[in-house]
Amino acid sequence: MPTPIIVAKIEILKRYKPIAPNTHKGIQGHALLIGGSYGKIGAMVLGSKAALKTGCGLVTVFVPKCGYEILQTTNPEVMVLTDVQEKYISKIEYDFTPKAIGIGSGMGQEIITQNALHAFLIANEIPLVIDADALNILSQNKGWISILPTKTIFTPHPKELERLIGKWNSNREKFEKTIAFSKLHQLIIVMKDAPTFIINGDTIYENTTGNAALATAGTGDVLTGMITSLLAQSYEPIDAAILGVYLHGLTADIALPETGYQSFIASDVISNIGKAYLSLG
Ligand SMILES: NC(=O)C1=CN([C@@H]2O[C@H](COP(=O)(O)OP(=O)(O)OC[C@H]3O[C@@H](n4cnc5c(N)ncnc54)[C@H](OP(=O)(O)O)[C@@H]3O)[C@@H](O)[C@H]2O)[C@@H](O)CC1
Ligand SMILES: Nc1ncnc2c1ncn2[C@@H]1O[C@H](COP(=O)(O)OP(=O)(O)O)[C@@H](O)[C@H]1O
Ligand SMILES: [Mg+2]
Repeated sequence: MPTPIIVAKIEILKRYKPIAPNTHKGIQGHALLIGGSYGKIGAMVLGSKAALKTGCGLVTVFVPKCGYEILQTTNPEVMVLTDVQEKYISKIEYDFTPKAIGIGSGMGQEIITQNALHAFLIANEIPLVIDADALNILSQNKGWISILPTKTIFTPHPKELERLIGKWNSNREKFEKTIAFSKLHQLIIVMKDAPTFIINGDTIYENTTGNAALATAGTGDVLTGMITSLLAQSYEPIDAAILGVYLHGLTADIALPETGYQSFIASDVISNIGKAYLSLG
């Protein structure tokens, strides 16, 4: 197994691009987040707010109709497009060209949603982050993985990873299988765990930020918004994954003295992204 590259501040500063004084929201990039279903619109509320707070200029969400008022009320900075269906996504349509797309958080796995994902993947050429139910749907339809743009970023937690690559009998086998999967499909795999590893073919990165405060609902949905935002800001996919995971963990390290482990929630990741950036200098 290759020795992991340790991702500490020095590795991040090689990749981090400070904001140009004369930038504008168009230059900062437009992220599209697709997902949500009845009862899980919160995943999109969290992801879209995280995307804005990570610095892209514009964020649009595509959600089932039941998400419209929720998003417009909770996140007035976010633009909202809705599916024709009330409770789940059935046909993904939008009339602009986003710089990056994140798909899957809270999306559910209805058959009609699976078909909508397939049609979307066939038509799409824009850099992608794939999370949660979009990963689960791909696990059940492995042939669709070959349609993805190269360097698409997958963000599985351990169970989602197992659904994709099958069971492993040792830590070593987990890495071997994930590396083989990454190479076969030319994907970047964010192996979310404690700590999180990022696999890019034979190269393994080990993140150094984060703590058990992150073991709470919605922190993965937030991470998807953050990485999609960085992709929309023209970071290379591997840099978006590395920087996104680092900043996400850093928010929990910064917040811990005030929140403790138990009271930290996904919204606290979002409210500490600013301090995480400031700590980069
Ligand atoms: N507010 C909202 O709208 C929210 C919406 N959400 C949305 O809900 C959808 C379902 O997502 P999900 O991850 O809860 O379900 P699923 O894929 O079945 O995984 C659970 C299984 O995985 C395992 N497991 C997980 N982590 C592990 C770890 N670190 N290490 C080891 N095992 C781990 C866990 O194990 P066990 O509990 O058995 O120990 C269990 O078996 C998805 O669309 C998501 O975006 C959520 O984000 C919540 C907030
Ligand atoms: N004990 C822990 N230490 C560090 N990070 C953790 C810990 N538990 C969870 N995390 C992080 O929290 C996030 C959880 O993601 P996920 O399971 O997809 O949550 P959700 O789907 O509820 O949003 C991942 O980034 C994971 O690495
Ligand atoms: Mg998740």
